[in-house]
Amino acid sequence: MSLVVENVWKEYGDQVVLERLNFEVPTGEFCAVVGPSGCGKTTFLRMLLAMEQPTRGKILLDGKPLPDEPGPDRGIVFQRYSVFPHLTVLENVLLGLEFERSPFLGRFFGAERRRAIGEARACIASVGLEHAFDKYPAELSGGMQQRLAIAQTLARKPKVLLLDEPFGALDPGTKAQMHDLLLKLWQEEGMTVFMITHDLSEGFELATRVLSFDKVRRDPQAPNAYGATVVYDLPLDEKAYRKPIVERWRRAILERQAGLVH
Ligand SMILES: Nc1ncnc2c1ncn2[C@@H]1O[C@H](COP(=O)(O)OP(=O)(O)OP(=O)(O)O)[C@@H](O)[C@H]1O
Repeated sequence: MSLVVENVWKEYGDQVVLERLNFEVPTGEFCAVVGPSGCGKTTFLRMLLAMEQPTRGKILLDGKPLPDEPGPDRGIVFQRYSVFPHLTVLENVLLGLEFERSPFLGRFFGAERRRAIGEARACIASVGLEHAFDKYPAELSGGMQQRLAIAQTLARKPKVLLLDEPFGALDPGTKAQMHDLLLKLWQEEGMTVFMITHDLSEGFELATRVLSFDKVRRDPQAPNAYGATVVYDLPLDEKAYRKPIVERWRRAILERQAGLVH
C-alpha cells in the first residue's frame, strides 16, 4: 500500500509532538524511522494504525483517507510483544487469524478451522518455530517469543507492517537471523514497512529509505512549543554504489542526535 502524509501534526494539549510531516511512500518501500528518544516515532506509527488521530493534516492509504480504526491491512510488532501466555504457539497465531476474519464470533469451526490451522502452521514454520507448535511462551527464549510475535502479525498478511524497535532486546546472533527473515518476508509479500530503530546501522542495512525525525526549532523557555519533523529523508536504493554518501549522512544523523547540530 502506498502512503501520503500531508501536513500532519500531532499535539497533546499544549505539547506539539510532531509538526509539518509531509512525505510520500510508494508500495513496497522499507522505511527505517530514526530519531532521538521521545521525538514522536511511536506516535507516528500509532497514527498509521489509527490508534491516534492527527490533530491537523491527513494520511492517505492508497489514495484514500486512513480508516478511523485499526484494521487487518496494518499490523504492528512491538519491542516486547505480549503474546498470550496461556495459549500455545499455534493457538497464539490462530487467535490472530480468527480475530481478523471473524471479530464478533471469534472462533473458526470445521473446514474453516482446518484451513486456518494450515495457514497458521505455515506462518509459524516461516519464522522457524515449526518444532514449537505446542509450546507455551514461557517455554520459549526471548528471540523465539519475538518470532512468535512476528508470526502472529504476519499471519494476518498486513499490507503495511509497522515495527517498533522489534529487535532491540535480542542478542546479535538472533538479531541477524531476524534481519534475514524480515528481508525475506518483505520481498516475498511486497509489504510496505516502517521500522523504528535506535540502531542506525540496522536501519541503513535493511531499509530502502531512512526517515530521520527531530526538532528543527527549539525554544528553551517553552520546550513543548515545537514538535519534531522529518529532518532527513534519505533514499538508499543505490547504497551499494554510494557508500561514502551514506556514511556522511549516518554521521550527520548521529551528530544531530548527540545535540551537536541545531
Ligand atoms: N497518549 C499520550 N498523551 C500525552 N502525551 C503523549 C501520549 N503519547 C505520547 N505522548 C508524548 O509524546 C512524545 C513522543 O512520544 P513517543 O513515544 O512517540 O516518542 P518516541 O520517539 O517513540 O520515543 P522512544 O524512542 O523513547 O520510544 C513524548 O513526549 C510522550 O510523552
